[in-house]
Amino acid sequence: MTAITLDGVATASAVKHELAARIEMLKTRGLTPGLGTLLVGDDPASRSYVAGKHRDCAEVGIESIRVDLPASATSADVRAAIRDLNSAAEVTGYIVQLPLPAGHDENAMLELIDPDKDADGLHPTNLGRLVLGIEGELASPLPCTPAGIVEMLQRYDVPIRGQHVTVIGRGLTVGRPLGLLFTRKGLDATVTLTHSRTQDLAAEVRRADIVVAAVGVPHLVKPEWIKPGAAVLDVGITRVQDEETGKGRLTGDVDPGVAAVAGHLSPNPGGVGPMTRAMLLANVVKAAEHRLGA
Ligand SMILES: Nc1nc(=O)c2c([nH]1)NC[C@@H]1CN(c3ccc(C(=O)N[C@@H](CCC(=O)O)C(=O)O)cc3)C=[N+]21
Repeated sequence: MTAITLDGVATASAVKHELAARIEMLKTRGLTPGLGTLLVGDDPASRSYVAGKHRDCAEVGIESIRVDLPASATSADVRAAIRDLNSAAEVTGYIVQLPLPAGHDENAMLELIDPDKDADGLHPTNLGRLVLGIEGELASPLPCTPAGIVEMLQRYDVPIRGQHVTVIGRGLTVGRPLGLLFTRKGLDATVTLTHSRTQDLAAEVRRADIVVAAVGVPHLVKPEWIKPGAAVLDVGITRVQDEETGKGRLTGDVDPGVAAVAGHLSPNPGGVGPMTRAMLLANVVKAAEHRLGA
């Protein structure tokens, strides 16, 4: 047996295709959605992620507005840039690229984002709405990686209701909000949220119908840990040096041997990453529709 690949590139492409039609509709109604990005410093990975977001915007017809500050920017500079993005009319949603360079208080900066323009769903008001389980008119933008994971499972008809999900990692952008999302009414999964102090990680993974690995430890998740047929989503990514070629390459949290045991497996790269970016676009479109009272 070999796992069905959860193809993030193809699935994100389908999502983007659907969004493009909604963006056309918004434009005919007089509103062009615009995504802003705020990048501080010159971390190469962050630069490349931000560049990807601008490419995605161009692909679907969203305007994009790029604000880059040097590594020497002070917290006052970052606050000023956030205030400008809050008031810029052409920016209907934006993100502050994380991590910020050392010395900046990330939570304090996230809190300054106008919750109605929070394309990442990481403002405390929006995280609070996720906890409250508010839907419909006041629904919050969902954090992009958790939303992308659920969207991908649904599009592949992987059952979620009543299933046991083990999430590895409790970070702000993936693990913690994902636990909240999966246990919401309507999704109704049972979640075990594990982290670096979890005593017997293998045992927690073994009981899972769905495993999400988001820690950034290369090949942490072993084939022996996986219940046969489980869906495994590989989210964490680490840049490692290839021993033979000396070149840098990307390695996920899941051991390749897992493909022989799992029912579904998202590759990394090519899995959840592209879905994360598609969900960012979806948040921008939803916020613009909301603004027009759609
Ligand atoms: N405010 C904020 N929001 C974020 O959503 C956010 C962030 N900060 N900081 C960093 C993480 C990371 N992240 C990724 C998104 C897409 C890929 C992605 O598309 N990756 C490609 C590979 C890209 C490559 O080659 O590097 C793939 O998985 O196939 C990766 C990583 C969003 N993040």
